[in-house]
Amino acid sequence: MSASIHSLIPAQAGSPQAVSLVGVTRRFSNRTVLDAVSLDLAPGEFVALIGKSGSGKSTLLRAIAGLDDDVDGDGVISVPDDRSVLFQDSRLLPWKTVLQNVTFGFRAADADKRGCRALADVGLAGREGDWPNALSGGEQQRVALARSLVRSPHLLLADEPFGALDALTRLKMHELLFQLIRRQRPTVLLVTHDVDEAIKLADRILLMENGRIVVDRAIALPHPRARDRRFDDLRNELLAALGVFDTV
Ligand SMILES: Nc1ncnc2c1ncn2[C@@H]1O[C@H](COP(=O)(O)OP(=O)(O)OP(=O)(O)O)[C@@H](O)[C@H]1O
Repeated sequence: MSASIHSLIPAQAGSPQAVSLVGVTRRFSNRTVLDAVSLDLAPGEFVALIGKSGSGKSTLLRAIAGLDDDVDGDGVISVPDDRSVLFQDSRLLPWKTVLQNVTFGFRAADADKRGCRALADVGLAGREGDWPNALSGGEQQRVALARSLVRSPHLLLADEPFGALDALTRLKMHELLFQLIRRQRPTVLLVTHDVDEAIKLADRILLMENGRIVVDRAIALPHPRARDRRFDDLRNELLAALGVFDTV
């Protein structure tokens, strides 16, 4: 059976869950990439999804985003209509200015004003009229972040959004993302390879293996999270679950 739109239903108004998945399975040819995943995300929860390469993280995110028409699938996914997706590459339209990229398809009467405010929030005030190719990689990713947040979505899906950035820019982007989502409080699902990034930011960490969620761990550490003993214990626990310490 093909993944059809009826498997993706709007979240019920007033539902205690922002996102709900029941028995979500996805197959490429005959290979099962998501194996009957069931999962609930609470409104405003920041959830990081980690796992080895090929474990199914992006497939899960794409299923929740409603972007997986080309795979076979079953199950029911309930999501808010107003969701934004942030990818590793900024996917800006090169023939539109920075501001036009942020407000593209945004029909609010005050779209330009909100676009300018979103750009100021990501530190790009004054760059509204620039073309994307005049911006650095980090700046382009900040425009993409502004575009994701300008509509104040209830759900932000982010797939390795800072994976292509250098370490310093990446750290700054973590801070920025964290500040902005604290203000807007969307539910966030962040796919990352970086265990430190996950522990630093998330309320909850999911670890995928072979298309299943095998660890679901609440992170109760206070913010801002420093590399203390509790951080390191958790880090070691997750790295062990990822098999990083296994001999090869
Ligand atoms: N379009 C496709 N056609 C066939 N197989 C695919 C396709 N997209 C993904 N897959 C397969 O599905 C499996 C899971 O891929 P997915 O991208 O979800 O993994 P991931 O955990 O996000 O990996 P990574 O961390 O490397 O991005 C992989 O084995 C991949 O080869």
